[in-house]
This record gives sequence, structure tokens and C-alpha cells, in this order.
Amino acid sequence: MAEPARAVIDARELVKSFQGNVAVGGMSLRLGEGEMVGLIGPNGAGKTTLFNLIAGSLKPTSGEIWIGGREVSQESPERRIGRGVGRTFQIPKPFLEMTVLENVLVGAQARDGERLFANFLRFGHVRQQERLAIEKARALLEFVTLSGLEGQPAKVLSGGQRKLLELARILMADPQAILLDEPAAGVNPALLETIMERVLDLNTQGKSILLIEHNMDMVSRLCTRVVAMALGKPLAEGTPADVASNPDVIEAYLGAAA
Ligand SMILES: Nc1ncnc2c1ncn2[C@@H]1O[C@H](COP(=O)(O)OP(=O)(O)OP(=O)(O)O)[C@@H](O)[C@H]1O
Repeated sequence: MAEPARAVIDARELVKSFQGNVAVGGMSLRLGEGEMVGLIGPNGAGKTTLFNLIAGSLKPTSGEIWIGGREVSQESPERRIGRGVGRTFQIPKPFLEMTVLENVLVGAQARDGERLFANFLRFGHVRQQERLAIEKARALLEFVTLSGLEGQPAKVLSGGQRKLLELARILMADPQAILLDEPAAGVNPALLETIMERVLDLNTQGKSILLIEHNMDMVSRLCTRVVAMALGKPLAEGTPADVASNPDVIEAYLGAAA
């Protein structure tokens, strides 16, 4: 059997409870270098909480998170961006009055904030950095097909375009691993194709991707491996077809719908 890919993200026995309510109750998950893994499960299974633990906006009650071979459970979200983890949200919240281009530039600050401040007195250097950042933001807007809107305020964008904008923003920090939280939700079919193509491109470029998605068609098209969770725990793992037909997974979804 082939050696498993080196883990970019390795979540070990994670537990997170909120005032005694267990949202994640012993979840382990590895994302290998260059892998694209689907994370599915009924509403309330704990998927977004798991993302929050990996990205650092929540600290685990117990368990460990390893990123690129380092234990990072107590590190801030900013440090984890610096370590190469980018994440998107179910409902993106761009700065509505800022332009599309400015919103993408915010992603450079997320990574370089401290460094830019340290360079504050070195004007020439900062100007050069700014110029490079703007060039990069423009290239990323082209990648996500939003170039024509760079000078518009973000409030004019549709829900799907906001998801593309958010993708461009997190790419400013050159993430090695990308956590996508329901990129298909509320997106019209034409833009959904664009989002899928871009996600596939990123994976082809070597980025590791963990994808929370209820749209099984999208998961089947993009992912070779799927992890299903329910009630905060792993339930099944395998190919999209195997997991979708797994009786425990079907029962978990039916139970959640009842
Ligand atoms: N900040 C919080 N305080 C209290 N309970 C929370 C908090 N965040 C999540 N929960 C609870 O944890 C459980 C898991 O929620 P989570 O949002 O992680 O599920 P999910 O699998 O992402 O669901 P969905 O598919 O609906 O987004 C739910 O019961 C939720 O109510």
C-alpha cells in the first residue's frame, strides 16, 4: 500500500463543549498534502465547530491540533494563517463599503499585519510591498473572475460572488491548506460551476482542501475521500459513493430531519 501523504492538518481526539453541551466529542481528522477531503454530516453535527477549532477561533476543551507538524491548539487564528491555513465562512461578511480590490487586500494584512507594522518607518519598502500586494490582489481577482468589479463596493456583489471574493482574500496569504465552509450554499448554478472549477484548480496547484458541503454532487465531483460526522464524532469514511450509501450515514441524516 502507498505511504499516506504527510498530514498538513492533523486533528486528534478533539473535544469542544459549550456549557456542558458537547458540539465536538472526540473527532480526529487528517488532511494530507495535496488532498481534497469532503466533510459531511447533518445539521448540528459539529462540522463548523471543527473548522473553528482548526482555524483557531475556538480553543478545544481537549485534544490536539497539528498544522504542518506543529502542535498549535493554543495559537491565535492569525498565527495559524501564518502557518498556512485559510478558511472561508458559510456566510461571507465582506466590508460592504470597501471596494472589491480593497477587500482582497485585507487578506494580505491578515498575514503580514505585524511585519507591515515593523516596516512602518521604512517608507520605500512599504510602498514596494503595497505595490506587489495590489498586483497580487488583481491577479487573484482575475482568477476568481471578479476583475471587472474591482472598483465597485463589495455590497453590489451577489452571494456567490461574495464567496469568490472571500476565496481571493484568503489566497492573499498563500495558504497551504484551505477550509471551505459550504461554498455551494445559496449560490446560483452558473457561479457554482465557477466556484467548483476554481477549487479544483487550487487543488491541482497542490493546495490541500477540506470541504464542508451538503451538496453531494459537488462533494462527489471534487473529493476522493469523504468523512462523515454526526453528534460531534466520526461516523464513516471512504469514497463519496461508499459514504453516501453507508446505512449509518443515511440513518444520521434521517434522524436529524425527523
Ligand atoms: N458558540 C456556541 N455556543 C453554544 N453552542 C454552540 C456554539 N457553536 C455551536 N454550538 C452547537 O454545537 C453543535 C454543532 O454545531 P455546528 O455549527 O458545528 O454544526 P454543523 O455540523 O456545522 O451544522 P450545519 O450543517 O447546520 O452548519 C450544535 O448543537 C450547535 O448548536
